[in-house]
Amino acid sequence: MLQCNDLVKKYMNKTAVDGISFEAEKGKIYALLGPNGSGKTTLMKMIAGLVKPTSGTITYKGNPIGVESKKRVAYMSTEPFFYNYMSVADVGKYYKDFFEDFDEKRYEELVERMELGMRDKAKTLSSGLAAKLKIAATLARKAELYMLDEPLNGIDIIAREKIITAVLEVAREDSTILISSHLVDELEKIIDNAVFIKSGSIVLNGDAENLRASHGKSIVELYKEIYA
Ligand SMILES: Nc1ncnc2c1ncn2[C@@H]1O[C@H](COP(=O)(O)OP(=O)(O)OP(=O)(O)O)[C@@H](O)[C@H]1O
Repeated sequence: MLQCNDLVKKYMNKTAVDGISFEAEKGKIYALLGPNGSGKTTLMKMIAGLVKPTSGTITYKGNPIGVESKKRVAYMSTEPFFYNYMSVADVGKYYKDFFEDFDEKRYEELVERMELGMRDKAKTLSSGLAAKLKIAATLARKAELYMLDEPLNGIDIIAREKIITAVLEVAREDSTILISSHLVDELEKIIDNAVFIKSGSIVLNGDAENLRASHGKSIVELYKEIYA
């Protein structure tokens, strides 16, 4: 479904992504794991078509990423992407205008589940609630590929469970999900594949179950070993 070949991204003299090749299959959940600055966000932004690779190729369903793939890929960045004056309802309208695959009904359900109010103003939301709003808007799209950059950051444990449940529901619809996070223990339960990134390169990548069996360690233990 998604294929990245020898991707490189250089910013001036900094190499953020250094030769990443990676494939994602339909219906699976992938964790992009790595410490701060390892290149996870840059990789996602290149797949989303927001950052141009210095070299290498990305294909989505056999075609280079572009207008068509952008319609099918829902990317949630770490940066806030709503205007302060917007209410939660306005965010839904804004998304509906932008994305053909935005499902209003699903947005309403997610908003309720995330304990947000349609009339709440974006600027009055706590950072945790604002993070939940981003999740609701992103998952309300009926996309084929979701890329969630640090969706659990700054969110309390109860809300994290809610987000994880919502992600699993989306995954059940045969969507592909890429999640970057430092909160490996939270992700361990739900991921199919783990991709460990270090200094812009993949150092370990595989089916989570196979990795656990072949290394005799949990994904959390592998994370500690790789990045210690
Ligand atoms: N626009 C930019 N200009 C210059 N350097 C950048 C830019 N964006 C990212 N970098 C650098 O590229 C490297 C990879 O950054 P990136 O944000 O992709 O990492 P990350 O794994 O997502 O980190 P984090 O977990 O902190 O979000 C870092 O050293 C970062 O400083």
